[in-house]
Amino acid sequence: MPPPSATPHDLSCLHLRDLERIAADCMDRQTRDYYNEGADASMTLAENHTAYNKYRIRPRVLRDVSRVNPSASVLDFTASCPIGVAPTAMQCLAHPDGEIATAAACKEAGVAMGLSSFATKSLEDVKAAGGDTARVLQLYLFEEREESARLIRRARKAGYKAVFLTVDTPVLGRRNLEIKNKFKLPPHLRIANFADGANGEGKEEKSGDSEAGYTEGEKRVMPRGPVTFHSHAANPTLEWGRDITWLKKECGEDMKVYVKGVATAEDALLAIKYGVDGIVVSNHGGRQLDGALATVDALPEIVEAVQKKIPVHVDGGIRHGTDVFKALALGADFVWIGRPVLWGLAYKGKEGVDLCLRLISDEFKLCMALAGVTSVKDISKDYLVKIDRSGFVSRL
Ligand SMILES: Cc1cc2nc3c(=O)[nH]c(=O)nc-3n(C[C@H](O)[C@H](O)[C@H](O)COP(=O)(O)O)c2cc1C
Ligand SMILES: CCCCCCC(=O)C(=O)O
Repeated sequence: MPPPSATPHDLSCLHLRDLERIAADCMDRQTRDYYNEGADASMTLAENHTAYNKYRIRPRVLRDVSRVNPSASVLDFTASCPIGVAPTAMQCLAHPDGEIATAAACKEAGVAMGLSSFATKSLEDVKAAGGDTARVLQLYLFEEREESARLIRRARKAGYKAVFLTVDTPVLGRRNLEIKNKFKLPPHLRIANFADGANGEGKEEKSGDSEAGYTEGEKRVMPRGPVTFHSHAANPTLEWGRDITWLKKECGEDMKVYVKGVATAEDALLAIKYGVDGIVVSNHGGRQLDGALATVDALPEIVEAVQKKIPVHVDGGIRHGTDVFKALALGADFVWIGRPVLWGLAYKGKEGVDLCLRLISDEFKLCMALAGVTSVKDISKDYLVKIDRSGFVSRL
């Protein structure tokens, strides 16, 4: 791989913050608010990003960085960089091509993609567009267990390699703008991987329509509209023993089971005890429990508890290649980004996602070179210091 260039290509958009600003003008208010807001006072949303400022990089010099290799292994796949696209719901709100555009951009960039249960494109079509990079189906485990089982069967058949069970949504967080805007999925869109509810609002599916994915006669239980799907997804009954055991059995040998939304060492240890294959340290991008610890602050205790027994991923507030470097230096094996991809999609569909992925992966490569690291596996806490409120700098 040639040395990274310090000069990105689209001069109107040199940073993900530019992309955020440009994208804001490309979305209607309902979509912008739904994508960008956090829960309650958005304290955790803000801290997810600002917490990275507590860390600074200790660059090493004279190390021949003429060849930097940013590739990383994730879920038995060699990705072009240790940055994946986190599952985010309803991408067709941003652009008509929605998750298909995201998947196509991921395929081109060699970047792993997670698909939300609440995607607006079928998981089969997304897999076809994303190829090997479309590896993860995010799952909400519904009280109607057969509905989840059906989704898992489809994902296995389509070739997804992992399920990320979201565990930070036993109930829905309070999103004030969603409430204020009376957020609704517009009538031309549908939550594609569930057939429309018995309310009959959905389009009729032709037999063989890959968006359907259902056999004749299967019951349709996914209602339309955010209130109904939110309440459908929030499952307060979930618990470690019964539900993880059930999920592992459904996923069988073909698909790994990760839990997404772990924020403490105690739960990381339970994840290991119940045999999950990996965890994603996440607070749902600050959209659930406001006042929860920023994910980069939760990461060290989890890394310490896990002792490399299973992979530890992290998401939340990652907006620059240096954030990626810091998360890896703190012990994360892989990171995921959520909103920036939605901004790219809103800006220019696939091209916008291309831009988003290029910006952050170029920044990461540049950071590796300037820090004196040529391989992702060599990034360690030796490359970081922490600065406390009074400006005191300490080694980790
Ligand atoms: C608009 C939006 C929709 C989301 N939808 C889902 C979802 O369907 N399932 C899920 O597990 N997480 C969902 N998330 C959370 C993301 O997977 C991820 O944890 C979060 O966006 C990471 O934070 P970031 O946006 O600051 O990068 C969503 C986040 C956003 C912003
Ligand atoms: C019970 C949570 C449902 C949320 C669905 C989409 C999502 O994860 C998000 O908006 O955030």
